[in-house]
Amino acid sequence: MLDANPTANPTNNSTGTRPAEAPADHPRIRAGKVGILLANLGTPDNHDYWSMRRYLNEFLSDKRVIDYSAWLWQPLLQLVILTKRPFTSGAAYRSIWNEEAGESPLMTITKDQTRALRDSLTETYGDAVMVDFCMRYGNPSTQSKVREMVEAGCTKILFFPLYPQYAGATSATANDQFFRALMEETWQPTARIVDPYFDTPAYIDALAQSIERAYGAMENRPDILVCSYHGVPIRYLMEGDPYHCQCQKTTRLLKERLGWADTEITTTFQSKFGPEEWLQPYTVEEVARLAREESKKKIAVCAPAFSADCIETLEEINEEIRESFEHAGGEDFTYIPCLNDDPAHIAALAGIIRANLGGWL
Ligand SMILES: C=CC1=C(C)c2cc3[nH]c(cc4nc(cc5[nH]c(cc1n2)c(C)c5CCC(=O)O)C(CCC(=O)O)=C4C)c(C)c3C=C
Ligand SMILES: [Fe+2]
Ligand SMILES: [Fe+2]
Repeated sequence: MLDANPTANPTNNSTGTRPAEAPADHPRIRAGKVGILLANLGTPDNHDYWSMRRYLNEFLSDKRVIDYSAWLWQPLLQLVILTKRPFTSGAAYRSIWNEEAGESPLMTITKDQTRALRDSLTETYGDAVMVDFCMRYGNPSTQSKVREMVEAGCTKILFFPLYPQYAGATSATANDQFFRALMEETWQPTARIVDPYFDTPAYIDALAQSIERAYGAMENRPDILVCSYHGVPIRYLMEGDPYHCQCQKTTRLLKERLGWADTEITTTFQSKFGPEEWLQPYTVEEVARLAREESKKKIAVCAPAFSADCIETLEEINEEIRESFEHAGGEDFTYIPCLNDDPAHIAALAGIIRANLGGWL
């Protein structure tokens, strides 16, 4: 009989036990730890052509992101898009790269968030929990991190995609990859997935506090706050993806929490890719339209769909979209950073994790 009680056995170690009466080569019985695996989108290992091409190829070959038939899409992707975009996107990454750490800001911030959550959760649960992160595309891969957790004795894994709003192109594909990783495991850990959290009061509160802080530091109050969300094709909404509704609701909850009028805040969508119509209004056009209005010369922009600053916020919003606003006659543009490792954000995420661990610890 196998002895699954790790504390009752002299051969106990941090990753598991071996029954006292079992032969020396008997597989270890796992320690019964709980793994908490944070997941974000992923980022290139470097900004050179081949690193960019590898990353974009994996990302843009994902059917959850671009759902065209592979027969039509792959020749276009391989022969046209992946010959040009690695150069343009590589240059954009170079402009925001964390040279000191040799990695992209998304990677640095995800590591910071993981450290802060590990500190918070091990304070409560000790070494009964293991906290780490993985990426959907590139490194560290979801599969490698699931493997590490299982090896370290995790019999349960809570998987947490760090996207406040659900989208097939983000949350669902992260979950798909997690389930693919579980398929590889002989002794599969029990798994839970954290829900989207756009309407969790602590998340809305953390967002509101970051905006109040930014507004408090400005000499003149902005005329309007633009909440710019990453876009998706409008067709995805028509096919049932709730992302658009969850973005609209995020802005509404934020407005209510701030106690603002409808005219002080608006929702837009950025990062359009390809010829299809995407969710609108497009941020880049909307900020130019606002700049042409006499009463909207001063704006602030925040990005509530991103749990961490990345190329889409630091380069696209703070460089391209700022330029569009200023070029159209706008006078004052403030980018309000993502929540990153802000203590209120970490406390909100830790609260969500604790609620999802119910009955496990
Ligand atoms: C082509 C289709 C794309 C869809 C649909 C899409 C949805 C989507 N993406 C995010 C979050 C992020 N996207 C990031 C980068 C990025 N996104 C696309 C394309 C689509 N995204 C591309 C091609 C890229 C790479 C950069 C570029 O070449 O423009 C990132 C940043 C990664 C980083 O390293 O900094 C994030 C985060 C969301 C939330 C979303 C839909 C809800
Ligand atoms: Fe994207
Ligand atoms: Fe972009």
